[in-house]
Amino acid sequence: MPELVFFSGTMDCGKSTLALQIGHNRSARGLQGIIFTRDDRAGEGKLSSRLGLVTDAVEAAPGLDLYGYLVERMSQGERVDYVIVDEAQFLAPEQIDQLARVVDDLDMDVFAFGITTDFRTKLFPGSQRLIELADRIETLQVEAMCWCGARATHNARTVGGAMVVEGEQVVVGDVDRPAEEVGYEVLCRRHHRRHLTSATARAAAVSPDVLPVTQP
Ligand SMILES: Nc1ncnc2c1ncn2[C@@H]1O[C@H](COP(=O)(O)OP(=O)(O)O)[C@@H](O)[C@H]1O
Ligand SMILES: Cc1cn([C@H]2C[C@H](O)[C@@H](COP(=O)(O)O)O2)c(=O)[nH]c1=O
Repeated sequence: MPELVFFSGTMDCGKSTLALQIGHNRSARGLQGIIFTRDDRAGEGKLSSRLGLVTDAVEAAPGLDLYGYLVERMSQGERVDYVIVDEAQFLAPEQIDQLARVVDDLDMDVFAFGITTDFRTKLFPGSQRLIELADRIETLQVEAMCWCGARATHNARTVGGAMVVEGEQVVVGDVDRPAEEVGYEVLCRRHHRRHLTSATARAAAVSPDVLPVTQP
């Protein structure tokens, strides 16, 4: 039975890499897929992994009917066996409904990849709809790690290395950005709750306030 599968995890846990691997393995067996993405860091119509691989994709722009798009391509004689969607958190809920219809009415697997929650720990609307509709939700096996060594479960947005909790839900960006830029860092829940990034933890460790008092 074809399935709608949601592969989820924090930023930087290997989702795009897995998306590329699934596409590669299927095309090596003669299957033909369509890859959708939205707002990839590498630019419009690209699916990129931090391991350096990048492939062309269809930009799932707001308002694009994904079901209609596939039907159109198939009615032009193209064979489509499966669908991959990266950065699925950015899709509108209606577009996720269209993906479910692709599985049910066009009988093909849809593999969606994305982060579940934003920098304020709130679900992205696209991810919420995927959790509601997916046949299966898979958590990625390569765990990203918090600076403390615990498993990272949350995404923090940083400015100058410090965690921020105000701002637009969508700001395309990356981990390991220079300190002065808006960036992201994955944290365990404990340190996300305390707004303690690696930079602020380091600063606190060398702050005179927390240095042991030396006897004169
Ligand atoms: N230089 C490197 N050597 C080995 N693995 C790397 C390197 N750089 C990144 N990675 C791996 O790639 C992962 C990020 O992959 P990516 O598919 O871009 O993540 P996501 O799409 O989940 O944000 C990292 O968690 C790490 O496991
Ligand atoms: C937490 C969070 C992330 N984003 C953006 C930042 C990146 O462009 C993508 C995630 O990509 P990845 O391949 O999973 O690293 O999402 C955002 O816009 N808002 C957020 O709150």
